[in-house]
Amino acid sequence: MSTTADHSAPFPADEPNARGDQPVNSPAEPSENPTVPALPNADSTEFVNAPVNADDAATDTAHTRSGNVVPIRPDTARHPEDIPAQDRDARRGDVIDAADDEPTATVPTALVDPPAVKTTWWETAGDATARPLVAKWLTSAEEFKARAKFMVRYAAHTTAFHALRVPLYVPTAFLRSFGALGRVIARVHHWVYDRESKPVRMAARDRNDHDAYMKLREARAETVRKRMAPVMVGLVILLAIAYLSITYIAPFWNWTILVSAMTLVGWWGAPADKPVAGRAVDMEKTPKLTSSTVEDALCSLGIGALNQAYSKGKRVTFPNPISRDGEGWRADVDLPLGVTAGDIIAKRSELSSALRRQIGCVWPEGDAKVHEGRLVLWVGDTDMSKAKQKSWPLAKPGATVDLFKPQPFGTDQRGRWAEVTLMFVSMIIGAVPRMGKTVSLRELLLIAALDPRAVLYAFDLKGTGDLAAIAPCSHAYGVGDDPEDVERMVVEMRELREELRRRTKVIRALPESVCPDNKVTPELAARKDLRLAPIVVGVDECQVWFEHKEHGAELEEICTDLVKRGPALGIILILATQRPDAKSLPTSISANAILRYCLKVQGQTENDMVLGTSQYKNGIRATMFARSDRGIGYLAGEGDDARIVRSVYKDATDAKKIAAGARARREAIGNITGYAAGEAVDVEAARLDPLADTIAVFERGEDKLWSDTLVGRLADLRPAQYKGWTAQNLATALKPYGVKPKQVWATDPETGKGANRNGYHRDALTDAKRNGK
Ligand SMILES: Nc1ncnc2c1ncn2[C@@H]1O[C@H](COP(=O)(O)OP(=O)(O)OP(=O)(O)O)[C@@H](O)[C@H]1O
Repeated sequence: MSTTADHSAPFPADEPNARGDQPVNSPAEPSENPTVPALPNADSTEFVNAPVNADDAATDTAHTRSGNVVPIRPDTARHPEDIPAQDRDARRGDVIDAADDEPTATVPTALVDPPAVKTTWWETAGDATARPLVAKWLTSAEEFKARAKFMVRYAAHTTAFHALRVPLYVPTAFLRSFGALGRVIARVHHWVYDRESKPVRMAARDRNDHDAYMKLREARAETVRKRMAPVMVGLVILLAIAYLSITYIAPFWNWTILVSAMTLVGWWGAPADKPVAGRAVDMEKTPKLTSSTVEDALCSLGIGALNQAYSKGKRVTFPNPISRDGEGWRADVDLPLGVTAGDIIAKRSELSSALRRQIGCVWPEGDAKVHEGRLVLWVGDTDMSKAKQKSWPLAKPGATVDLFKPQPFGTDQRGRWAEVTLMFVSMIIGAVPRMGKTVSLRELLLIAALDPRAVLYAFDLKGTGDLAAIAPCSHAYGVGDDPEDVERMVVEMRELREELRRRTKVIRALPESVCPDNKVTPELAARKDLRLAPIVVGVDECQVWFEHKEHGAELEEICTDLVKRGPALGIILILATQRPDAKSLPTSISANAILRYCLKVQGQTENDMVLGTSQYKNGIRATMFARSDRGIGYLAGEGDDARIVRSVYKDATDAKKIAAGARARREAIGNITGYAAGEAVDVEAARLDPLADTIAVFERGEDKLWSDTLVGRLADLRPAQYKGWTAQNLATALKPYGVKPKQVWATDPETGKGANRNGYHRDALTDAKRNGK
């Protein structure tokens, strides 16, 4: 078969066809060439089963129409009808006459779409997700308790409110009963005398329609007769009751009954807009979230791909019904093709405006586990940052913590507790300034302080004393970024590294039956002889450390070691920074952190730096938080998915109270050490380098010296530090470097006699220095 391109028909190249495809002949239109047969149906297996040819790309030919070159890409078409007619013919091996009469190659092409296979009911049902049998709040003890508590509080308040007003309600209702009674009598009167039909009768009279008028009168007289009977019976019964009451019941009870009856009439008969009892609670019901509200809101965001899809009739779909979820509504939305959840998340404030809710109520999230276009929109009844948070269980007097178990850290949008397990993790907290990093870090240190075994290191490099509340429980506490402050912290961190090394040896030495996983267990932490209690190190504004000219590299090295090896050995490092970039938070540290808490950040880089690689792409975007979302961030690393969590805000006063309780419990078990016990860090001693100094006092040509000679020379070198040192002091000072005194032959300068005494070989000392022991 062959088809000839139409040279005569004017067909501008840039005019799209109905589907917006390139301007080509509509496949539905019959070709002008009578030899062209009707096109096969889109579902035809003739296309589907066409042979695959490696030269398919050759069909991507440009055909000239009216002087314009029209690019055609049949190889990218998804459906047969998307392919221009001439290409379909080409696929079947037909020759297309090019506009310039050049011969066109016959190029058979295969379609890529598989044949449409109808899924069976069974397959569809097999893929279905079962909806919960019972409502979520019935299966969650926490939610059930919250609802039950609310109901009890509501009932108690309502009862008290109305009980207080009873003395007002009774006379009001009684007085209003006369009006109510009058209204009842008027209604009965209207009913009995058929007032309803009066306009019709009057109209018949005005029209002088005698027949109709007379018929209507008769009908009305009949109705009145019928209706009068029960009323009369009722009246007689009422009179009989009144008579019997007056005759047989004491006047007091008669009056009581009458007043009560009148009060009830007044109560029930009060106009709807003016009830006797006022409202006990004012409930502002937030409007329901409906599919049309969501659709309208999404379409108003100005997202090109979304609006384009709508203009083509492709809309968002809702895979699950919009339902109540906690204190808000949840809508699962499948966005049109090409639109990602991230596009919506980036426009959270516009979305909140479109939904007519406060920004703190609107929480769009992605669900990358389904696909990039799945949006989970949760719209709360109240602003998360302003909603009253449940009281923190750990703030209760007497609360204790086991760091091996999950502890409440914050609440999610639905008001449920989000927990963190601090044992075996290291953590980073990042955000722009004033978003709640320090408050969160202080909370985590409070949690650690409430475990009486835990040893705390709290370093506040901002220098404002935000962590002062923790100091009474801290083994090490540092505040400020002055050189001497940082130097003291370095000494303490070196000490910690030594502790890390000691712990590795302890764990290594333990038999498999006691320590099968080569990590600290609750049983091992409880053993005093092993000294493996959890150590929690909190550093606020850690960038000050890592950017420090003198000590930055060393601190980075220690922290990297702690982040990598610390968790298994019971050392937990928590770093908070307001500048999460590679310089402020080295990648060797950030990449190895397990728990991550990211409050508002400015961009994708900071987001992924704190939350982990690709999180921004996966729709976990802390960039969406508003400035007002203080203390609200994404918590990742606890559980499978990152969650939006609002930390617990305890101001300095509350934090001090909690820490005082924690200290009392520490005192009870005798775990007050270091700073908390009033011990000072000996920075001067730490500054000493006895190895270097010992090497320095060897004179040219001397390769071995007695210890006594060495301590004498050391005292001359630094009297403040070495005066009074004995050979034993020197041996102790050099022991950590792995150098031990040996018998060396030397001559006494005073007597000139040679002898073998304890001393050191220069080579042994320089070797130890070189090996950095
Ligand atoms: N969980 C929270 N709930 C409510 N408000 C909070 C919460 N956390 C922090 N805030 C508010 O945010 C303020 C700033 O908190 P914080 O000092 O922790 O911020 P920061 O990020 O550490 O600031 P900086 O970068 O200056 O150190 C607090 O004073 C408090 O008012």
